Amino acid sequence: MSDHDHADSPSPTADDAPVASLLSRISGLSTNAEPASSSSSPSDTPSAPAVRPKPNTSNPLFGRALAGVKSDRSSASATTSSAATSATSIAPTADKPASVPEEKKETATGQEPSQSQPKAEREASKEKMNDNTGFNGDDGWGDPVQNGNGDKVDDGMRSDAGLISNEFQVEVKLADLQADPNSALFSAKTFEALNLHEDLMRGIYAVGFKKPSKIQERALPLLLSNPPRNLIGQSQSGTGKTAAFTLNMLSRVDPALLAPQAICLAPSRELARQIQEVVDKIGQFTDIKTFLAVPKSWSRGVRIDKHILIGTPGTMMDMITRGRVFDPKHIRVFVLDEADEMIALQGLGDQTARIKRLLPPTVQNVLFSATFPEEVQRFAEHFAPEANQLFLKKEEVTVDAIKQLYLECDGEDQKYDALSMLYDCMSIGQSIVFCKRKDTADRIAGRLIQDGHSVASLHGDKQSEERDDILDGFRNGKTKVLITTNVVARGIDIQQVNMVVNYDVPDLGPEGGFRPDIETYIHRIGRTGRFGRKGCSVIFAHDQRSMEEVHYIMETLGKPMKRIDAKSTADLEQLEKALKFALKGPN
Ligand SMILES: Nc1ncnc2c1ncn2[C@@H]1O[C@H](COP(=O)(O)OP(=O)(O)OP(=O)(O)O)[C@@H](O)[C@H]1O
Repeated sequence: MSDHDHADSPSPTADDAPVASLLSRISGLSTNAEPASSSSSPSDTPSAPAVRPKPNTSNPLFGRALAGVKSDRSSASATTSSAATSATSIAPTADKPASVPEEKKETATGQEPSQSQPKAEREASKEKMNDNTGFNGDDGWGDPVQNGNGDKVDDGMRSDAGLISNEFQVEVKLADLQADPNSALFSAKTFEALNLHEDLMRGIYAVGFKKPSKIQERALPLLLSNPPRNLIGQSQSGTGKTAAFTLNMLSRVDPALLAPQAICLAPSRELARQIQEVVDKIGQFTDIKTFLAVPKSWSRGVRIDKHILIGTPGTMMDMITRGRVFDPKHIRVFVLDEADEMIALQGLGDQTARIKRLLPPTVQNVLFSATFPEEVQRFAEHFAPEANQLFLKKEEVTVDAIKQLYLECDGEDQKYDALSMLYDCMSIGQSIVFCKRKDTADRIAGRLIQDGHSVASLHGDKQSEERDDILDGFRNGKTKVLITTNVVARGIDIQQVNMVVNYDVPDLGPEGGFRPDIETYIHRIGRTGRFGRKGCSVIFAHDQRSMEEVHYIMETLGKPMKRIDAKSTADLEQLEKALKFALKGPN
């Protein structure tokens, strides 16, 4: 693990040897770079690698160049692991999807016949949106940016960027996006067409969802059909994967049976808490109860009879094996959120595999993430055999609404000065600053506070209750800027976050030769730009090595980043102007 300070830090055991060896084969394989020099060190400011990592752009990192559902399996092969679960064992709520909409054959591009608004109407609605702001269209960027190859390209920052300054505009923008077949939020269907139980429909209306997103529309019929089939689903950050697997768990649980029937694992305490909240909200009109399985949440001898358990793998394992506080024999659904991390990392992957072996063989395995490096995909197929698969094409992985910038500064000290200068921008809305190390997070948070700024720091060395309070304070807007490590890099959904700062370039740690960690970068920047909202990300480059790493990220993702020179007042002013445009509008 590079800097993953998870709530649980499980360790491999002898009976997991085959899994461990598989895992060690795939660890650190998320980039196809050449091995870095062995002289790399895990310091805060590592020295430049002797061999610069070379991206292999011909080899897709995030999935086969194959979007859409693999629905071409024979019906014989469909009678696999999960098929043995009889239809009658599924709760009444799960019987509802009996007439799920027929699986659609999808094209290689994953596009479907458009039922979108006519173009003219869409243009008109965009125009209306801009009219609302009275903005003249100057977003602060006058010039094109360079991509990783040094080519000049349009950064898209001066375009028809929809401004999101109030709920009405969000609604307008969302309606527009959900009608656009190229958007990850596109939907040709309605929740009503998915034949969900009426109690769940009430939950969906209560949380304010009007139409399913693309991943929900595609995954839900596959997840809900009987006999249950495994599913591996990839879609961009902030596109509604949580609701997809939540609706499946809630549909498959029998409220009358007072025993755990679904398990959902996540890599951090923070994400597990958030998922529980979503399940509770969507399931509020059902009799289904949830339990949060994180350290100290359970006691030996106190049986757990809640229907859905959401937690981190170490605790879940302890609850089953050491505490014996529930019997896993009734588990029907096993969900892994951030699945690539849950199965690929030595510690978490090991624990996850051990838990899986304790579950009935008929369990439906559901794996979701925004990233699935190719090697992890292969392991995912082993983990969830005969699964329906939804993968993104490489160029679809990042969210276009997140404008990516890099800020060039001179050395470590200037990084802090630049961050301090950015504070006004960061507090326009809310921001998350990601550091590599916990002590860096504490140090810069301390300095910013001393300099009169209001920030909080969060990482895995803090006590659980303190972690909860800090994130709650940030979630409800009490704190505007959160300085943190990778502990909240994945999954955390706070819609008001409109800026992410990568104070340090994420790296793969010693196992990965300290090469840039592309997946973590994608997840970090994905904390902004949630479900159609606009966002900005800034990554700091302060020396030759970090500069090369930033270019490597650009090349690998095929997405340009706008360069900002920390020494140039004009650049910083432009940055502020652009952020205000993108984040708030001109006022
Ligand atoms: N159908 C919908 N209509 C409107 N909003 C939705 C819908 N589905 C999900 N959302 C909202 O979108 C936001 C992002 O959803 P979610 O957290 O599930 O994203 P995700 O795909 O899991 O992202 P990540 O990869 O970062 O974990 C949430 O605030 C959620 O409430």
